[in-house]
Amino acid sequence: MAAEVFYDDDADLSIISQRKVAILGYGSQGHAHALSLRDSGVDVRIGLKESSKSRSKAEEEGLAVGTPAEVAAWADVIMVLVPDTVQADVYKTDIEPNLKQGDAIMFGHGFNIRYDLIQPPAGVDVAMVAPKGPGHVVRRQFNEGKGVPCLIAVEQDATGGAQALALSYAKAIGGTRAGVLTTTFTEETETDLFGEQVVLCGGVTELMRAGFDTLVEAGYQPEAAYFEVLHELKLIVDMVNEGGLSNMWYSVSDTAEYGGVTRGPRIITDETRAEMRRVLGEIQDGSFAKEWVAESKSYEQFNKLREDQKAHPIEKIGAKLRDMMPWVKRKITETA
Ligand SMILES: NC(=O)C1=CN([C@@H]2O[C@H](COP(=O)(O)OP(=O)(O)OC[C@H]3O[C@@H](n4cnc5c(N)ncnc54)[C@H](OP(=O)(O)O)[C@@H]3O)[C@@H](O)[C@H]2O)C=CC1
Ligand SMILES: CC[C@](O)(C(C)=O)C(=O)O
Ligand SMILES: [Mg+2]
Ligand SMILES: [Mg+2]
Repeated sequence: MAAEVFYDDDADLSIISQRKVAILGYGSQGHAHALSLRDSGVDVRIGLKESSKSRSKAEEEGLAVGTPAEVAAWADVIMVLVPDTVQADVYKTDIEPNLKQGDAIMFGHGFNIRYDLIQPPAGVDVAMVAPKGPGHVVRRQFNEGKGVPCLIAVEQDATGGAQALALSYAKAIGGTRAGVLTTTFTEETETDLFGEQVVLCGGVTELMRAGFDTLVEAGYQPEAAYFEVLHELKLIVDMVNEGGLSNMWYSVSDTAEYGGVTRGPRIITDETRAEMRRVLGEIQDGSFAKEWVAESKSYEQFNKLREDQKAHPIEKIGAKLRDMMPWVKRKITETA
C-alpha cells in the first residue's frame, strides 16, 4: 500500500502555535527546529546546561534559554534534541520530574524509545518529528522557502491529538513543504541507522576513500582522483536527486552508462548485499545500539576513528582544491 504523504494544506499550524515548546539541545537539529519554530510564530525556549558552549549561539538569536529542567517545567511540548547517547540521563534528571498530564515529549529520532532507554509515563503524548536531512540543511531550506521531508510517529497518544501536533510541528519547520510520512519509532530508527551506516555516511565515504586510494596507488595525481571520486559525486547525485537514476543516466555519456551498469554490480556484489543484511541485523537485534551506548562512555575507539578520517589524504588535497572554488565552500553556522 502506498504511504500517505502530508503537505502544507494537511497540517494546522495553529496547533503548535498554541503550545509552549522547549527545545532541549541547540546543535544541528536543535538550532534548526528552534529558529524555524520561532519564525513560524511558535513560543520557544531552549534548554541547555549552564556550562553549554551552545548557549551564546542561542542567546545571540534572541532566544530564551534556561536549563533543561527549567524549560521542561515551563513547556507543554518538550522536543529532545540532545545527542542520542545522553537523552536517557537528561530524561531522568530534567524531563521526567517536570512532565505533567497532557504534555507531549517529542524526539527527532526514535533511538531511545525503540531501544527502551526512555519509558515515558502514561498521560503524556510521545511523538516524533524526524527530518530526513542534516539540521543545517533543514534550517537553510526553511529560509529559502523550501523544506526537508520529515517522518512523524506516535508512540503514545494520551490526548488523542498527538499526530495532529506532530504534523503541525513538522509544518512549522518546513517539513510539509516537501512531504511528511507517518511511520513508527521502530521503522524510523531502523531505517535511519541503516541508511546512515550503509549508504549515506558509512557506505559513501568508504566508496570515495577506496576509489581515491585505488587511483593514487596506481600513480594518478591525487588532484585528479579527488575531482573524479569526491567533487563530481555531488554533481552526479544532484542529477539523481532532481530526476531519479534515469535522469542521471540520460545526462552522462553512453560510455559512462555502459561502464556503470556493467561494472557497478562488480563493486556492490552479493557479498556486499549479504553484509548489508548483517548490518541491518545488528540494528534490529539491538547489538549496534548496545555497542554505541557503551562506546559513548569513553569515546576511546570513536576518537581514533575520527582522527583516521581527518588524516586521510583525500581530506588534505580536498582542502587545498576547495580553496580555489569559493562557491563550493560553505561554512556551517548555526544560522546558515
Ligand atoms: N544531526 C542531524 O542532522 C540529525 C539528528 N537527528 C537526531 O537529533 C537529535 C540531536 O542530534 P544532533 O542535532 O546531531 O545533536 P548535536 O550533537 O548537534 O547537538 C547536541 C546539543 O545538545 C547539547 N547537549 C549535549 N549534551 C547535553 C546534556 N547532557 N544536557 C543538555 N544539553 C546537552 C549540546 O550542547 P553543548 O555541547 O554546547 O552543551 C548541543 O547543543 C538526535 O536524536 C539525532 O539522532 C535526527 C535527524 C538528523
Ligand atoms: C544521515 C545521518 C542522519 O541520520 C541524518 C542527517 O539524517 C543523522 O543521524 O545525522
Ligand atoms: Mg537521518
Ligand atoms: Mg540518524
